[in-house]
Amino acid sequence: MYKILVSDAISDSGLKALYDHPNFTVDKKPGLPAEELKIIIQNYDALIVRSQTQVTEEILENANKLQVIARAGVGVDNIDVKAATKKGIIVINAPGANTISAAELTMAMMMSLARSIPQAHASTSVGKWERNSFKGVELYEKTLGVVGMGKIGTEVAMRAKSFGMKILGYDPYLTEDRADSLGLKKASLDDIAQEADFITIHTPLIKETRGLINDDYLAKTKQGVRIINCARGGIIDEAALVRALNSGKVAGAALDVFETEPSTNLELLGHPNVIVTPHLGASTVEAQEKVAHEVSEEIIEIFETQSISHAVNMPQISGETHKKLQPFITLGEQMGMLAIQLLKEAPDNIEINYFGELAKENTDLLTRTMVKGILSYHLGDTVNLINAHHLLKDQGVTSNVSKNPKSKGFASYVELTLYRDGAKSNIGATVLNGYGARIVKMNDYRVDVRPEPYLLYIKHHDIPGMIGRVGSTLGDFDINIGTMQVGRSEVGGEAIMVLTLDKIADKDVIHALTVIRGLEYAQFLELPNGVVPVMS
Ligand SMILES: NC(=O)C1=CN([C@@H]2O[C@H](COP(=O)(O)OP(=O)(O)OC[C@H]3O[C@@H](n4cnc5c(N)ncnc54)[C@H](O)[C@@H]3O)[C@@H](O)[C@H]2O)C=CC1
Ligand SMILES: O=C(O)C(=O)COP(=O)(O)O
Repeated sequence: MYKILVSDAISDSGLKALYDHPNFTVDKKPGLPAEELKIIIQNYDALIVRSQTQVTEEILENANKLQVIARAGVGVDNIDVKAATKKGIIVINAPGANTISAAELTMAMMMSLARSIPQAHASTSVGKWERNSFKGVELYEKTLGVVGMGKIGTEVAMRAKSFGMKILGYDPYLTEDRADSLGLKKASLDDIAQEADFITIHTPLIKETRGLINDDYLAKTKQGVRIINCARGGIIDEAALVRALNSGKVAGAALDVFETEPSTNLELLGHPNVIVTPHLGASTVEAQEKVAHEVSEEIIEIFETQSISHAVNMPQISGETHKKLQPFITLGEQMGMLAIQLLKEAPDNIEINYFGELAKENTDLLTRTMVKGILSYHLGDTVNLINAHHLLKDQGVTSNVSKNPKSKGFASYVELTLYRDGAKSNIGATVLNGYGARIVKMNDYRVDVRPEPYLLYIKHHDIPGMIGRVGSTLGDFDINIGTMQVGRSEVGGEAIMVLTLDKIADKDVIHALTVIRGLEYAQFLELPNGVVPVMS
């Protein structure tokens, strides 16, 4: 008998499959205090949550029986996925099941904002008749900027079009073709700032999107812009938003999500030009039934047949092949992470070439680790080895994998190339017997670099004194160099330098480097799972 704990308010009819199943018992305890959850979690095989339960590393400490955490919804930012993975707990979610509800709430928010409906209701319902206080604006012929053109962003764009709005879409994965077929304009964040009358946010909350809408961005927006956030708190910097509302730069904001929930930021919540809801995007009868039904069915599948379709964190690894691929697995993800950082934008095509011994194996798992490394840059923790291919296709990225059992100088060698509108980046790598993983090619230059956490990539002219000038500039910032590699196309021509550093090189360091004579370009590259150098 498997014991399931439901720790948020989840639809009973959606959970019916679990209630009816002879092998499962379900305990529903919504609103459980963290200290209590931490203790009772040790009795359960699966946990079902919405956004309220914070599944922290501390909570998971005692979760020794727990096999599955099911998020009855999309965002998994309330779950410490890394801690769960570390404990071997599968995290699943229900992507798509609440898309329509979240898109419809966004439309309701946009219309309420345009016509001050909540404020007008509050006034009229206490007997006032303030017709002159609530003059609104039309949506018709206004420009809507949609930041994040995934499932919800796309549904919002489609609905807003039917109101006669002009749509600007921004998403690193939005192509011109897809934008054309949706009847909207592919735009940059800056285009949206300059042209949009309404801006709506539909990205996940990840490193790249935290504080995306901040003082600097709001300074660039149109006077009187209106902003809607039904995605995640923290994407908009709340303090910056209050400042922009007070100055009148932002005419109004409609918020369903907050930096901390429940929010106590009364300056924002009580602002006369702000309308708020308590994270209601997915709170409809239909969405709640669908998310609960999807996760219930999947939990049964996992326990009964070990098959997983929406895991956020579960690598599928098969015995014999896994042994042979094992030394390349972390390296593959690092190659993806480096290639996307070098390309600096989402690819529209990726190419992977395997040579030598590796080419004789089933390399699907390795291909997935590379794709995971690439996509996690924009999609965060939602990408895993299971959903990597699916997400790549979803984002419209084409891929080619080729295999050649002839060796290319190394027993096994793999090369990853990313393309986008004529631009490309590439990484070649191998595992040296006894020495471990090595990056041996970067953007077509031969190098020999250990994939450590902090790397510096420099393009320069092959002139005397360059190494010394780079070294002393880094020294000025108290940055120790681990290793330094130089690769050049021809003597006196274009060259690259790749350094491993003992700490982060921030933008001040990069700026100081780029003023060095003969240095064309410097970029700091980060590999969170890099090989940490042993310090003496
Ligand atoms: N308020 C609520 O109750 C609900 C909120 N949500 C939230 O809405 C958000 C979107 O959900 P879905 O559309 O289902 O996800 P999705 O994964 O289909 O779409 C997210 C999109 O954001 C894009 N993106 C990533 N980084 C970006 C950046 N820096 N700039 C622009 N775009 C970027 C991705 O490429 C992707 O296309 C999530 O944060 C989710 O948690 C979802 C359901 C209900
Ligand atoms: O699915 C999501 O990402 C949501 O934000 C919905 O949250 P909820 O399940 O309503 O707490």
